[in-house]
This record gives sequence, C-alpha cells and structure tokens, in this order.
Amino acid sequence: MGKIKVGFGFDVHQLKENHPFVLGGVKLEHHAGAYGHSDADVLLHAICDALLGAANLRDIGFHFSNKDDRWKGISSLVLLQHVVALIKEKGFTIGNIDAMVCLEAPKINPHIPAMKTYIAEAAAISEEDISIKATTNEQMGFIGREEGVVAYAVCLIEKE
Ligand SMILES: Nc1ccn([C@@H]2O[C@H](COP(=O)(O)O)[C@@H](O)[C@H]2O)c(=O)n1
Ligand SMILES: C[C@@]1(CO)OP(=O)(O)OP(=O)(O)OC[C@H]1O
Repeated sequence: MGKIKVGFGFDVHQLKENHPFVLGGVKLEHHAGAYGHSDADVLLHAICDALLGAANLRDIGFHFSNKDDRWKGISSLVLLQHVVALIKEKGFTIGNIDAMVCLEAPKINPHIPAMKTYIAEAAAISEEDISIKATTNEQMGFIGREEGVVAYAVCLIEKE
C-alpha cells in the first residue's frame, strides 16, 4: 500500500478599500480587496500551506519570502504551480483539496466554478478533486466587520 499524507493550511489577509481582490485566481468586483506582498490570494495561500504541510516542506513564507521582490505582486497561481512542483519532486500526487473561505462580502458562490478551473489548471488535477466552500462570520469580529478575510484548507497527497 502507498503512503497517504494529510495537510492543513490557514491564511488571513487584511481587506483595504479600493484594492484589487483576487480569490482563487478570480478577480472579484468589490469595494475592497485583500492586501499583501503577493496578490494576497488567501484561498490559494491556504491551499499551498496544506500541500506543503502534507509533504513536510515547511510553509509558504519559507519558500516565498515577503522580503523577496521576485514575489511582489505575483499571482498566487504561480506560487501554487511552484508548490505542486515541490511536492512532485518528493514523489507525491494530490488526492484532493477541500477549502473554506470566511468572508462577509461579497458572496463568492457564483465564482467558485471559475476558481476551481484556475486551481485545477495550476495544480494539474481534476476539478472533481477540488472543493471550495464559503461562510460569512455572521457579522462578528474582524471578518464580520469586513476588515479581513480568512481561508482554511485540507488536502490529501499520496505516493506509491
Ligand atoms: N462570502 C460568502 C459567504 C457565504 N457564501 C454562501 O452563503 C451561504 C450562507 O452563508 P452564511 O454565513 O450566512 O451561513 C454559505 O453557505 C455559502 O454558500 C458565499 O457564497 N460567499
Ligand atoms: C505569499 C507571500 C510572498 O509574496 O506574501 P503575502 O502575499 O503577504 O502572503 P502571506 O500569506 O502573508 O505569506 C507568504 C508570503 O511570503
């Protein structure tokens, strides 16, 4: 029997007025957006950390420092491609990814099919193996006040 590993990832970014909002590779139309060193795609960062964690390969900031200009403003789809290459070097393939976005607004349900398409392409896996879900924080805390966005992800990776 092959080896199966589970991974978990979490990320959080501030929301700032009149800032682009990229989530799951999709540019959302919204009055505010996630702020960071890269494109601040909180969903992709959580997925990257889940994959890296499953392969025992440290975390996203270890591989892509926020002090390094190479990653400034970079699309996190590119970071995901790098991460997938790293776990492949260790002989792993992705089983599935399940993710949760905690965001007060906007509603992301209409954009989930496009997010799955982008992630599937970047990770070279089937859309069937990617699940994305969303919840508001019921108007409580920093998420509820629309000051920030959070994402969690788990994944399975496997090798023969
Ligand atoms: N940013 C979000 C948040 C939620 N959704 C969808 O709405 C459903 C209801 O959310 P509650 O937090 O009020 O339970 C949720 O299950 C999601 O399907 C969304 O699309 N975008
Ligand atoms: C992705 C990186 C690198 O550009 O920057 P941010 O966009 O700020 O994202 P974060 O989730 O804080 O972690 C990793 C970073 O080093």
